[in-house]
Amino acid sequence: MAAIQTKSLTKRFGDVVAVSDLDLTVEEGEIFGFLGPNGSGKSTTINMLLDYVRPTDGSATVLGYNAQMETQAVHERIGILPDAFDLYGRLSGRKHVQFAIDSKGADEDADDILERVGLSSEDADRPAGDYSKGMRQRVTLGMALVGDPDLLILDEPSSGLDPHGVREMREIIIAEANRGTAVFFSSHILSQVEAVCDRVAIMNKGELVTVDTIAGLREATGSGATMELTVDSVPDVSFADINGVTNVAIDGDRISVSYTESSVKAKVINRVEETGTTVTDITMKESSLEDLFETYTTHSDSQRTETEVRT
Ligand SMILES: Nc1ncnc2c1ncn2[C@@H]1O[C@H](COP(=O)(O)OP(=O)(O)OP(=O)(O)O)[C@@H](O)[C@H]1O
Repeated sequence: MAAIQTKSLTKRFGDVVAVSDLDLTVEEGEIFGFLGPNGSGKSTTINMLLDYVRPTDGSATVLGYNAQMETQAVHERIGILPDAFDLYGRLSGRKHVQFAIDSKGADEDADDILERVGLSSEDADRPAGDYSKGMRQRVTLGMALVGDPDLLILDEPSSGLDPHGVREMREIIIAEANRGTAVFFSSHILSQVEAVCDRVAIMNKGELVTVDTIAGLREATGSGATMELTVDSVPDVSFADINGVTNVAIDGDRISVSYTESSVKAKVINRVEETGTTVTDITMKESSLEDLFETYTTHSDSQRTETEVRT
C-alpha cells in the first residue's frame, strides 16, 4: 500500500490552476521531497491530501484511505507539521505535547517525545511564547509524532531555521524514517532534500515536471559532474568510447571531462596514464542541486516532460 497516491489531482482557483493533473505515488517508509518554487502548488497539494482544500478533479489516497471521504481515518494515522503553526504563548512546550497526546487518546510519554525532537526538559517547561523558531519547530514536530504515525507530512520543515537548526531537523527526519515512518516534505531548501530524500518530485506552475532520485536527476539532465586533470604533458587519447562521458575539453595542461556516471573517473585517469602522461592534480566539480532545480523550473514553458529534459 502506498503512503500517498494521487490520480489526476487538480485544483483550480478561478482561472488559476494551482495543481494540474497530478499523478504521484509515495511508497511506504520512503523519505520523499516535494520541491518547487513559490506558487508551484506544493501547499495546495498538501492541503488536498489533508482535505483542507477540495480538489476540482481527480482523487488522492493517504495510507490507503480516500483523502476526501475518509478524512478522519487519515488524520488519525498521520502526523502533520503545517507551514505556519502558532503555539499558545502561555503554554509550555511540554503542555503542548501533552495536549496532543490527550486529544489523540495516545498513551505516550511527553518526555520521550520531547527527547526525540531534542527539546531539553528545562526548555520544555518554559512558555512557548519565549521560544526561538527552532524550538517552536521542535514542539510542533513533537506534536506531529504523537500516536506513532505511519506518515509525516511536513510543509517546509526548515523554513526560518539557521543552518544548525536545519541540520538538526534533518537528523530528526532521518531518525523518524528509520523507525519506518514515511516522510513527505515540501521544501525549497534543496541541499536539505539532497541529504535526506530517497526520491524527489519537482513541481513547476502546478505541474509535476519530474520524479526521480537525486542521482537519477543528475543523469536525466546530463548535468553530472566534471573532473579536471592537470597533466605534465597533453596525451593523444580519446575518451569517446567510455560510457557516461558527456564532454571533453583540453586547455593547456588541463583536461576537463564531464560525466554522468562516477565509474568514468577511474577509466579516464587510467586511459591518460597508460600513455605515459602523469596526472599531477585532480579536482572535481559536481553540479549543485540548485543547478538541477533551475534546469527543471526556469523553462518558460512549464509543460516540459521528462523526455524533453532528457534530450
Ligand atoms: N485559496 C486560494 N485562492 C486563490 N489562489 C490560490 C489559493 N491558494 C493558492 N492559490 C494559488 O495557487 C498557486 C499555488 O499556490 P501554493 O500555495 O500551492 O504554492 P506553493 O508551491 O505551496 O508556494 P509556496 O512555496 O510559496 O508556499 C499560486 O498561484 C497561488 O497564488
